[in-house]
This record gives sequence, structure tokens and C-alpha cells, in this order.
Amino acid sequence: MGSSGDVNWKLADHPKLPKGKTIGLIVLDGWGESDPDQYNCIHKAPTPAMDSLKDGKPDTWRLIKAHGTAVGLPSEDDMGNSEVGHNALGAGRIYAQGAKLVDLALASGKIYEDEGFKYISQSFEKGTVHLIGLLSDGGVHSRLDQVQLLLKGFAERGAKRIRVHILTDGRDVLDGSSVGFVETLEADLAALRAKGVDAQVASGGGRMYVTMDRYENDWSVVKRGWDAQVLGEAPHKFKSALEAVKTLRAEPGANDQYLPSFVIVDDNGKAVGPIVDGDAVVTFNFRADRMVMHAKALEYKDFDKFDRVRVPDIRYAGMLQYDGELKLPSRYLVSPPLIDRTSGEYLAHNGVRTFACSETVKFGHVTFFWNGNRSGYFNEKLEEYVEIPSDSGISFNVQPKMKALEIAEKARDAILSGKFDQVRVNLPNGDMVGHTGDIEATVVACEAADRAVRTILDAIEQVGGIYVVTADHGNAEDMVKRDKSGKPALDKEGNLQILTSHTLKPVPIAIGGPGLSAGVRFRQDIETPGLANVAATVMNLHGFVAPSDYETSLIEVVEK
Ligand SMILES: O=C(O)[C@H](O)COP(=O)(O)O
Ligand SMILES: [Mn+2]
Ligand SMILES: [Mn+2]
Repeated sequence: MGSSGDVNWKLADHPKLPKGKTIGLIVLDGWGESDPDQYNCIHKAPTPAMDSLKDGKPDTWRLIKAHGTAVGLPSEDDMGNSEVGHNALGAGRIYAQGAKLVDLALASGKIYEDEGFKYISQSFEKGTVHLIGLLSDGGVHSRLDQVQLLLKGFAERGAKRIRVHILTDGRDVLDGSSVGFVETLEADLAALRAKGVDAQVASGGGRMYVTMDRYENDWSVVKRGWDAQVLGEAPHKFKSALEAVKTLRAEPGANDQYLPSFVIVDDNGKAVGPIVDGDAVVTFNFRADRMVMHAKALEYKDFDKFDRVRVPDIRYAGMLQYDGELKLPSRYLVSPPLIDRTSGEYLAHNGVRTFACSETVKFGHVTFFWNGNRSGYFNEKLEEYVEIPSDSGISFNVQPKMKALEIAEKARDAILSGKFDQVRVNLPNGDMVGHTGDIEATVVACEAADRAVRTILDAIEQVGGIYVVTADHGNAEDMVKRDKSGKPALDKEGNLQILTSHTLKPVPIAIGGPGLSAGVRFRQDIETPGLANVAATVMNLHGFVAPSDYETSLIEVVEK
């Protein structure tokens, strides 16, 4: 197998399970299972629909792993995220993910032998090499230790002038941690300067406000990054990145995620590192979704999303290729995981008609990531993907219900239409609002997601179908940083530290509905199953046996 040409796409019939049942497949984004306490927003919210799937149903409700090696991340300390979670859910197998592939390429030195590095290093002699990306150790989009190795590696291989354009995090890590990360980076850059390399931070801003938009929700975010990084223009000017971050954070209501953009200037007030002709640019995020728009701005000749004003002639490489279909960027330092033969592709080959829906901020999760980082349909006659426009320009604690109701209604209509065998949605609320750290709003978000679940379950009930309800990783179930014993950890001033990030918690999976054959139950004999076991499960419920190299199905059929 491998290249799609020689794949046998025909799935064997399941010996016991029928075809033709409509399956409602719900992914609650950021919905893990944790102890009930006041920082568990799912517990605090009224969630009658989700409770009804669990209470008294040990055969059809269970927990599965959604973090660490179960989803292809380097270690068990790595929390799950949407990219790796939806990849595993859709692909049914565990792939070494970007974080791990970059670690391996750096450790072996292969990163410096491949085409991407050879290409950008042609600018080392006469130009500046710019590194742009998320500065944290969150491990979701990037990792600071990888950036540190790259800086050293570039300098050792002849880079004479280095500029770093930072995006502060506070979303995959604690708010306020940006200061420490900038200190670490500044120390590394000072060490390079001591060795004669002209290295410094050139610009920055908060990740949600500068550069890292996704799925074309708000191009002004990318434009602010372009203005600071390329044109050297931003509303705030500072002498150093540390001063910038500390000063901007001191503004009322400011946080790492939303810091305004800034540029670093010299004694004459001139930006120290705009991107100019002959320079090299490396974007060091390994995760795709929030870099694709930026990559388009950097690479496309024809581009009409905003006025770039000046388009420098650069050598650009991504840490990974962010979109395999668009081949974007065309140059990259590390090859992305090659996810093939996803469940979506198999099911399309076997005549299963699929409807997928979410709102903009998660639309690509339930389509692009689900389908192994592939855009578009496998078979447009059999599939329909609907995107509901997200609100833009707001932080989602202001609108915690988001578009849950609209997504549920679209799913309900698709189920009732009889035109689809699988109706798949992502409900973003627990995750998107959880990332704001606003506990009250996250409770409202969880309630809204639960109502959406109810609407979809009711439709499944009406058509005699089957539901599969699960999540991609935790978030809303734990909103506070904890010490080793599990108690809320206080900072030096004795304050609670609100957790805006995902968690290491397992996620629930529930199956049921009138179409579920009698005797179907979760097996108890699979050791620590995870998200990758879901695809085979869903294939079984569609009446097929999953390919033999898929992670095992979670279900068995016992005589009743
Ligand atoms: O990009 C983000 O919003 C966060 O870093 C991760 O959230 P997601 O993995 O749920 O998208
Ligand atoms: Mn997610
Ligand atoms: Mn998230």
C-alpha cells in the first residue's frame, strides 16, 4: 500500500453489523474528564445530554487517551491538541507528529542536510535570516527549545545576521509566561552576539492578534504581523523585547495572547529588522493551521487579502510544509507526517455519504485535519462540508455560545434529510472559551455545547440512527494549574493560576441510539485505547471491517 494507486479501497462487510444506519459523529472540542470541582466548567454547567450518555451506561460510555504518545506526540507530558487529535480520529492510526519529527531532525542533524536548509542558507552570507513564530514551550504549535537549537545551528553554519519575530503565547501555556520565554531568548541572542553574530529580536505581538489567525477568519491579524515583521511598522516601538512585553502587559486587561504588535528600534528610532530583498525567512511553528495564511502572504505572488505595500524577494521556508495540497510553503526544513488512507477516504470509496460541519475557527479541524491534512472532498458527489462563519475580532468569552446552535441545526437538517450516512460536527465551545481563561463564560459555553448535542441526538433518534460522541482533548474540565497532588497551585503572590491551555486528561466516548445493534458494547480488553481507535469503531458502525493496520475497534458484539 502507500501510494493511493495500489490501495485496495474495498472494505469487507462486518460479519455482524448492518449498513445503512445514519451516524451522528460529534467531536466536542476541549472536553475532557476530570474530578468535579469548581474549576471543572463541564461539571459546573448543566449538561443533561452528556450526562444521559454516561450515567448507568458502562457498556457504551468510556474514557480514551487524547494526549502524549497516543496521538503521536513526543512524550506523556504533551497535552493533546486539535491537530493531532483530529488526525488520530480520522486516520485511525498514530503518526509521529510535527513536534516529534522536528525533534528527530534536530537530534540527528538531518535538518541541516535537507533541501530546505540548503535553500535558506544561501542568504546567510549577505542577508539576514528571520525566524518568526510562537515563543513558548507549549509544544502545540512550536517549542522554544527547538528555536534555541535552530538559532545555534544557523549561527554555526554561517548565519551572520539573525532577527527573531516573536509571537507571545498565554494560550498553550500560562498567561504571563511570555516574560520568562523572552528572557531565555534574549540570553541566547546575547550569547550569539558575544560570538560575533548580529542577533536580536526585531518585532512581536500576541498570537491571537498578530499573525496566527486560522481558516481565513480575520486577515487583519496576519496583516498586523506583516506590517511589523516585513515593513517594520507597529503602533508600539521599544528598545528591547523584554521592555516591550513587560510594558504592554502592564496595560489594563492586556494578556500574552492579545499583546498589540511592536517593533524594536535602534537609537535613531529605526526598526532593527524589517524583512528586505535577499533575506531568508523561517517560520518555526510546526503546526499548520495557524501558519497557512501567513505562508500565503509570504509566498504568493498574487495576493489580494491585504495590501502588502512592499513584497521583498526572500528565501522562505516553513519548519514544515503547512499544506500538502497547496504545497505551501514550497520549501520547508522538515517533512510533515504523511497521513494516508484515512477513514474518510475509505468510506468515500465504499459509498458512505458524509456531511461535515463546524464554524470557521474549527472548520478545518473536522475536514482538513480529519482527512489527514488534506483539503477538499474525496468524492464531491458523496460529501458536503459546511462552514458556518465564526464571529471575528472578539475573544470568545464575549459570545460563549458561539455558533453551537447553528452547527447543531445544520447537522439536524442533514440527518433528517436522509441524504447522508455520516453527519460529523465539531462543537468548539469548551475549547475556544476555555482558552480565554474565563470560568463563568466557559460554563455557559459547555451548556451551549450540551444543548447542541441534545439537538443532534434527537435527530438521530428520529431517523433510527447511531450516535458517537467524543472529544479531541481536554480543556474546559480543568481551568486551574495544579500542583503534583492535584490541588490548585498558587503563584508567588498567592494567586490562583488560571489554566488557559488544554490538559492531559482523557476524553469520553459514548455510543448509542436506536440504530445501535443489540449486543454492541465497548470492549474491556484493549490496553489504554486512544483517539486513534475511534476510526475503526465508526467503520464497524457503518457496517464495515476496518483495514487491518488500523488501531483496533473499541467495540465488540456479544450475544443478547
Ligand atoms: O491554536 C490554538 O487555538 C491552540 O493553540 C490550540 O487549540 P486547538 O488545538 O484546540 O486548536
Ligand atoms: Mn481542539
Ligand atoms: Mn484549543
